[in-house]
Amino acid sequence: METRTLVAYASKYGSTKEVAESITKILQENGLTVDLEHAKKVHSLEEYSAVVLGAPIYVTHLHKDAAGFLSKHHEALKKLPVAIFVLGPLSNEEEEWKEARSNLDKDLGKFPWFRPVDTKIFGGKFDPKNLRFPDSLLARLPASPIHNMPASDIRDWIEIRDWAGQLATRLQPALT
Ligand SMILES: Cc1cc2nc3c(=O)[nH]c(=O)nc-3n(C[C@H](O)[C@H](O)[C@H](O)COP(=O)(O)O)c2cc1C
Repeated sequence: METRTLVAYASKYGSTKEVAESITKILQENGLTVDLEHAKKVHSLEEYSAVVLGAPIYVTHLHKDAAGFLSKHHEALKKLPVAIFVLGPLSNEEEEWKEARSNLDKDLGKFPWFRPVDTKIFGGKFDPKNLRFPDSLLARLPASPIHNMPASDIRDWIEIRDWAGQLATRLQPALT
C-alpha cells in the first residue's frame, strides 16, 4: 500500500508557505510521497501515515489555522507521527528565540495529547510594506514590538533543508 505524508501549513503573508514548499520538496527528494495543503483546506487525514504541520507565531500565539487543525484532526493526529515547525523570530537575539519557544510551548500545552516527533522553530520574514489590517495598525502603535521594525528575512534555508532531510529518515520507518 502506498503511504503518504501531508505537509499542512498556516500562513498570513506567505513566508511559512514557502518553507512548507521547501520541506515538501526535500521530503519528496528523499523518496516520500507528499501532499502540500493549506491547513484549513484539509478535511481528513485518513489517507496519511505522517503529518508535518507548519505555522507562524502572531502576537505570541500559534496561527489560528494551525490551532484549528490540531483541534479538528485531534483523533487522527493522536495516532500518527507528526512534526511541527514554526516561524517567528525576526532577529538573531537569543531573547526573541526563547520567547518564541515559550509561546509555542504554552500554546501546544493546550493540546496535551499532542506528542510531536519534533518541534522546530525557524526565523521568519517581515516586510512592513506588505502588512494588512490589523497588522498595519499594530505596526503604527509606538508601544507595539513591530513599530518601526525594519524588513527582514532570517529564514535559514540550509537549516530548513537539513531539518527536512532528517525528518524524512525519522518519518520513513513509520511509513514502511
Ligand atoms: C503583526 C505581527 C506579529 C508578530 N508576532 C510575533 C510574535 O509574537 N512572536 C514571533 O516570534 N514572531 C512574530 N511575528 C513574526 C512572524 O511570525 C513572521 O513574520 C513569520 O515569518 C510570518 O509568517 P507568514 O508570512 O507565513 O505569515 C509577527 C509578525 C507580525 C507581522
